Amino acid sequence: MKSSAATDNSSHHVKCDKNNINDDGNNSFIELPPNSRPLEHQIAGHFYDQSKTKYGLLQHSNGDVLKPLLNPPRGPCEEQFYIDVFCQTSKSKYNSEDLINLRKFLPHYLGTYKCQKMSYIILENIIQPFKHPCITDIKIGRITYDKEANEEKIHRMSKNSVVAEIGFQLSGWKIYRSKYYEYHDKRCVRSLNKTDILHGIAYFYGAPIHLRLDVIELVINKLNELQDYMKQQHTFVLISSSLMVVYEGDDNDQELNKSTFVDVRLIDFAHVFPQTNSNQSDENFLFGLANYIDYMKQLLDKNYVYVPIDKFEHDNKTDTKIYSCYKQLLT
Ligand SMILES: Nc1ncnc2c1ncn2[C@@H]1O[C@H](COP(=O)(O)OP(=O)(O)OP(=O)(O)O)[C@@H](O)[C@H]1O
Ligand SMILES: O=P(O)(O)O[C@@H]1[C@H](O)[C@H](O)[C@@H](OP(=O)(O)O)[C@H](OP(=O)(O)O)[C@H]1O
Repeated sequence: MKSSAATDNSSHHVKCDKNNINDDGNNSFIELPPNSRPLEHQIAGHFYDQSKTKYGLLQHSNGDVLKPLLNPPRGPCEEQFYIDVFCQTSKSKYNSEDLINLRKFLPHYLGTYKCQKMSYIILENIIQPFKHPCITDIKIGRITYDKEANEEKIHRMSKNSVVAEIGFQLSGWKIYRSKYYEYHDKRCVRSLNKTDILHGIAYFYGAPIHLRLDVIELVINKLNELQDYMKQQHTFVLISSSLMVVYEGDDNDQELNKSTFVDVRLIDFAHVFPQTNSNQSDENFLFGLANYIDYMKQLLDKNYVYVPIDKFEHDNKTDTKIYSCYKQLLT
């Protein structure tokens, strides 16, 4: 296991004590653990000091991601799934070969870290190897609530008819554009209709300036591998998990090795459940994944023409954070 927050002097590596999970939703400032700061280039999810609980993803000074273990059953479910995949305990309810084969699609789990009242899972930071990462988060599945969700949540999570039709939702992206980073959050990208989603995806892959067909091809290859894996595993279902796609935004960099300038991983395992029918794959996930791949393939078609999206052309406020869209100038 590589060096991590769990092994330096300012922290201690302990198994999560579920009684210590803090999700009291108060408004007080949450102290950061030593040598940590809010996660750089975070796209979606709980943001430090902004989410309801005030907890959010962090990064240790060595780069590792610290993800707070929020309210049970979600936090413990995610921690247990990472332990099942990376630590191979005999107690896992899932097929061990399937778990081992899943490893290459996930950020590495580096341990659990407890600081004050909070526990964090420590994860490999998948954007760390990139100089100018372009990052997107795509939540996969038509159904993104689990069997424990109440009526209100089911209603809220079923409102988006586009998701029901295509089985995935864009949760935002950050794009490197030489002099600045452009950020569009979920409020912005989820307002796209079914046609605009195609051009939205093109926008993430560099349109209108330079549609990165090389990147698109590599991402499709990686997604095909994930699809093959998910078709043959029949032990678990992933609800509300996301794909994180990262590519190097500076394509003038001669040192870049083609095979390492793209990364695709699965993240967010707060809702993983055993597959009830042992002969079935995770159809909810596979449907969304197949559609995202199809959208990407349309971009490779020589007849594809990018149609500008007004929202992206006009909505970008310069250097203003906590906005649907902003440009962050690089100095
Ligand atoms: N291993 C990682 N390396 C780098 N960035 C990461 C990693 N894991 C998560 N992120 C960033 O953090 C964001 C949120 O991650 P994640 O979905 O796990 O959080 P969450 O708070 O559980 O989200 P949600 O509220 O949707 O359940 C991602 O969109 C991504 O930008
Ligand atoms: O992506 P979105 O649209 O922001 O939707 C949220 C996302 O699915 C979170 O994973 C979920 O938290 P949990 O994983 O903790 O269920 C949250 O549920 P919540 O509103 O009940 O917190 C949803 O609102």
